[in-house]
Amino acid sequence: MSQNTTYKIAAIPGDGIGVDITEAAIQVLDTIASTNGSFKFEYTTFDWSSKKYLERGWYMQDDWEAQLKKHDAIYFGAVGWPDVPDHISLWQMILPIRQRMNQYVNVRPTRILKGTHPPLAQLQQKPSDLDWIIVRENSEGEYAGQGGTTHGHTSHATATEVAIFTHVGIERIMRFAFETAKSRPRKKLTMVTKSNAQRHGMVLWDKVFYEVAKDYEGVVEYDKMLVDAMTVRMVNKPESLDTVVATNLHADILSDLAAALAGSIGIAPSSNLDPTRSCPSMFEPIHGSAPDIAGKGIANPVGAFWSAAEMVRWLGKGELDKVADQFMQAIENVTANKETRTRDMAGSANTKAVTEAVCREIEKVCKA
Ligand SMILES: NC(=O)c1ccc[n+]([C@@H]2O[C@H](COP(=O)([O-])OP(=O)(O)OC[C@H]3O[C@@H](n4cnc5c(N)ncnc54)[C@H](O)[C@@H]3O)[C@@H](O)[C@H]2O)c1
Ligand SMILES: O=C(O)C[C@@H](O)C(=O)O
Ligand SMILES: [K+]
Ligand SMILES: [Mn+2]
Repeated sequence: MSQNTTYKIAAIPGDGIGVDITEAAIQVLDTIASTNGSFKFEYTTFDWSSKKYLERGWYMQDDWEAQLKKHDAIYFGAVGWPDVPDHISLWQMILPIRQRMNQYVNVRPTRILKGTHPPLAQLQQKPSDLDWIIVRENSEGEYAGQGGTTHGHTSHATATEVAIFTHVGIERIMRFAFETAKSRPRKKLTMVTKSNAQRHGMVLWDKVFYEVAKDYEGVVEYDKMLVDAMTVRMVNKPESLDTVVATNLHADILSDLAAALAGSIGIAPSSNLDPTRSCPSMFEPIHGSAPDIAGKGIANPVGAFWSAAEMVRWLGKGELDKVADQFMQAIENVTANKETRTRDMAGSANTKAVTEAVCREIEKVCKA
């Protein structure tokens, strides 16, 4: 990496606490860049939101793809607001971005950060028992968008929601998951399915998994779980899991459960990746716009910061791993201290105080 590399970031704060946490993420990203000195960020902020949609009738301009492609990465807050049906907001912003930017992988790590209080006694005793990466299929499956409604206004209303599974789509996510498992110390992958009740798409899902597994025989240990039993295993035997691969919907649900087991939905990060790097990848906390706490300045920015750290790692292509690790260290130094935790983590600090504490820690950690 040359000195003074500039990374162009498309910032999309969106709705509710998405706005607060994006602002906080930009503040810490700028702090890490100026402290390090070898790179900087240049942002284009897009005012795409539900509020603007109600005023203008659109979420994103017609040329949104071209606009986003001018950037090295996308930083996203959250979309969705009670005034707009959730399927409209999701399908006019986040889902088209994931699909059209070829972000077919969504990586959702979970571990118990220092000082946090997981609800399970086992994890309170031994936090290291939960250290997972959920690899979410991010382009098809239950989120393919196929289906329709007829006779909508009658008692004969009929609606279909068709899940689409393609060999190509399954194979690429399975390969990514095996590579992720292989890169981790335990080299262990659990595939989640529902091929007992769903006898077509999920059966293909399993078949392709076992085909890809042949290339990792003796390298990655792997097993299969039905999704219902998986929820039980996550709670009762968290230490038995490491890397997990699941469909778009299953992984959406399991990652919220994982976040809760790790102490709060406000901590959990995600990376929507185009592994081919032909389009910008997108980084966002897994939580939504949280209308119940929006505008109060109390949202936990930790999931947003962790996502930002993963963005630094991705942009650096191996050359900023140390910086991303320092960023994570700074975040954990802050979660370790009750004074600088938000309410969802049994503290009383607000978003601003946590953000400033992380900036101070970044300066300390990077200069140490
Ligand atoms: N990727 C996204 O943009 C995304 C993700 C999830 C939900 N949504 C949308 O967000 C809206 C609200 O959805 P929801 O209520 O189901 O989920 P949510 O994640 O917004 O909120 C669920 C609960 O968790 C709390 N919470 C979430 N993030 C928090 C944080 N950072 N700090 C402290 N508390 C936090 C909220 O206050 C709420 O009680 C809906 O419109 C939904 O469609 C968008
Ligand atoms: O269903 C989705 O993908 C939206 C949201 O719940 C998420 O997890 O990003
Ligand atoms: K989000
Ligand atoms: Mn979700």
